[in-house]
Amino acid sequence: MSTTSPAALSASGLPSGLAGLAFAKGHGTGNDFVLVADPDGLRDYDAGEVAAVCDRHNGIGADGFIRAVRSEHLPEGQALLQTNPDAEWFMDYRNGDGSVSEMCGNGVRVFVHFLLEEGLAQLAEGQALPIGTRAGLKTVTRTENGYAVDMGPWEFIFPDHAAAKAMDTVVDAGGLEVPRPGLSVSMGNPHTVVALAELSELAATDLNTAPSVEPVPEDGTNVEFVVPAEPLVVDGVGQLTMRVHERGVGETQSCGTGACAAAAATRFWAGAAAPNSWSVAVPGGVLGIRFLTGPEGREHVELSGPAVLVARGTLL
Ligand SMILES: N[C@@H](CCC[C@H](N)C(=O)O)C(=O)O
Repeated sequence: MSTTSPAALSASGLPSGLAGLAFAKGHGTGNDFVLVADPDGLRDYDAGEVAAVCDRHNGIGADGFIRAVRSEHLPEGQALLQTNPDAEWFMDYRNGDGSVSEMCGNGVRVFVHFLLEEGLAQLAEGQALPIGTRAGLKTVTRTENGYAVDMGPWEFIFPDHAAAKAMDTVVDAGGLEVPRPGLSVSMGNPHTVVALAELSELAATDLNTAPSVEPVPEDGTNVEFVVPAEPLVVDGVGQLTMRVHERGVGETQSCGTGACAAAAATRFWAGAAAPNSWSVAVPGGVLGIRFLTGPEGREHVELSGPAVLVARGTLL
């Protein structure tokens, strides 16, 4: 006999502790989020609560859940404040299944938009706001059409694979005729990128179940399938089409960190002549990627794209 009692539910069927919770719903290129403001860090949400809210049939429905909390109220935020005293706000990010993720590139743009719309921060076009995340500080600049995020440096997860130019990671998914080589890249969160030759192969790839990846990075992985355009570069900009299976979610319409990883991997494969600017078409829109030199002299990735709020509400 079980000794744990099931969570009490309200009449809505959601955990009763969530009744009355004010939320907003937003998205960045179709990657959608439920956002809640908790400036004073009064209320954390457990995995069951997050999964219930993100459930597309019985909840609000979302790929991710974002809590806006002042950095001083989280241990990870307090650590960041030591070196970045201006990072007032922290993006506490959960995947739709309730698991914690280090970072979300679409999410951080929507997060800043949410802060502005809630009156929790001010940002004129061209100005930047430092945001704390579990993958470190991300600086978000308001642009004419949305937001540009300095995502920091990217890294190979298995540097020895990359050094040998060997494709030692093998990825398989339904719909692929044979398993494919992949390259695992960290954007603070883990990604494995697979290049396909044809858009028809991309369309035929079954992402209803998680692709198998071997070796799988220690913390699991998001998986991106990309088709480089032919010609690859148009007006100095590399062109990719991408679908993604997100860790802790499933297939989503877009993934910002995934688009960064996809551009980094394709640029690595393309060699010295590859451009620094990329356009990544995802089912939910188009994201822009640039490789720039960061203030400390390392290569950084900049992600740009829109951020939209579509609704506000209260859980019953
Ligand atoms: N959609 C996000 C990434 C969200 C986290 C991811 N599922 C993970 O577990 O790492 C993005 O836009 O970057």
